[in-house]
Amino acid sequence: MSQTNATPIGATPTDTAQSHDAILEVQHLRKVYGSGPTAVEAIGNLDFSIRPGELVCIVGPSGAGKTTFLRCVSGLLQPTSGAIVLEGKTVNGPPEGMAVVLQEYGRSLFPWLTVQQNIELPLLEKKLDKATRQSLIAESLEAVGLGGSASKYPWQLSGGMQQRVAIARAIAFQPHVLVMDEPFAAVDAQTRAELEDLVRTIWKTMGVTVLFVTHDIDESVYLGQRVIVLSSAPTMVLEEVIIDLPEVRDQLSTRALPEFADLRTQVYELIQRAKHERYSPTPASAA
Ligand SMILES: Nc1ncnc2c1ncn2[C@@H]1O[C@H](COP(=O)(O)OP(=O)(O)OP(=O)(O)O)[C@@H](O)[C@H]1O
Repeated sequence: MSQTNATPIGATPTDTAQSHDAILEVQHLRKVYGSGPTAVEAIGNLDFSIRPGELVCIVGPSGAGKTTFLRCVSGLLQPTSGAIVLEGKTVNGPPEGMAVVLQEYGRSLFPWLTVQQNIELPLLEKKLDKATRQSLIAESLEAVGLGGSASKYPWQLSGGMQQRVAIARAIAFQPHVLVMDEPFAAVDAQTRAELEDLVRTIWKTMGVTVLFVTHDIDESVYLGQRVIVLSSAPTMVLEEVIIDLPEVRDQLSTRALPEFADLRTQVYELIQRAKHERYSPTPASAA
């Protein structure tokens, strides 16, 4: 186990990113649901940042507050205190420079629209001309390996293909930050491996910043440049692990590396610690 990869937040490259060239800053984020004695403090104090072009994975125990955090990041939920800052602007609603891919592709694609129409929908809001929209749709479908599926309906496609459409829709939007919320939790293992490789390919070819939330420890190590491990709710950053695996990754050879096993063990142990350790957050009623 390589302990040198585990670096408590506050004394890491993240610190530099926060003060210099962060694209996404999570600044002392706190979220309390409700008030009084029944209040639930989901996020205690989240504080980290992401540099442009990074691929960062977030893992944490069940109920850690990942969904709450992503709802704040995507502007769907107002934090109790603290802020999300994207490209220097505080997020107060769905930000222009961000696209989100959710786990439930079945609910995120409109079944009465074709693949092409599903991808086009967010582009209409951007007021792009038809030729630009058509070329973005064609390029994004090619990028996810669905070049011939533009006129199909989502229900004519497998689950993995539907998730590819959701990814195509996200990248056609040309986001600066791509947020993925457990996007492969509902697909089979083989499809999941293919989609993981697709994410890395898109990340490398498009240069987009990716924030990838997952329950899957192996997935976080395989995909990320660093893995941020969250504590149990009320969430804070427990630790972050730098993934210093070779840039070119392969499902067989990368996962067979001893370094991969070390990193997986390290993240696993952190999550076990997160489940069993108690933190002393601010009382929710003080919100
Ligand atoms: N709308 C809400 N009202 C009150 N409490 C909530 C609400 N949404 C979430 N919570 C609570 O906030 C905490 C964090 O929940 P959240 O769903 O964000 O965690 P999660 O990490 O996404 O969970 P999982 O890994 O199981 O999907 C939990 O204690 C949950 O019960």
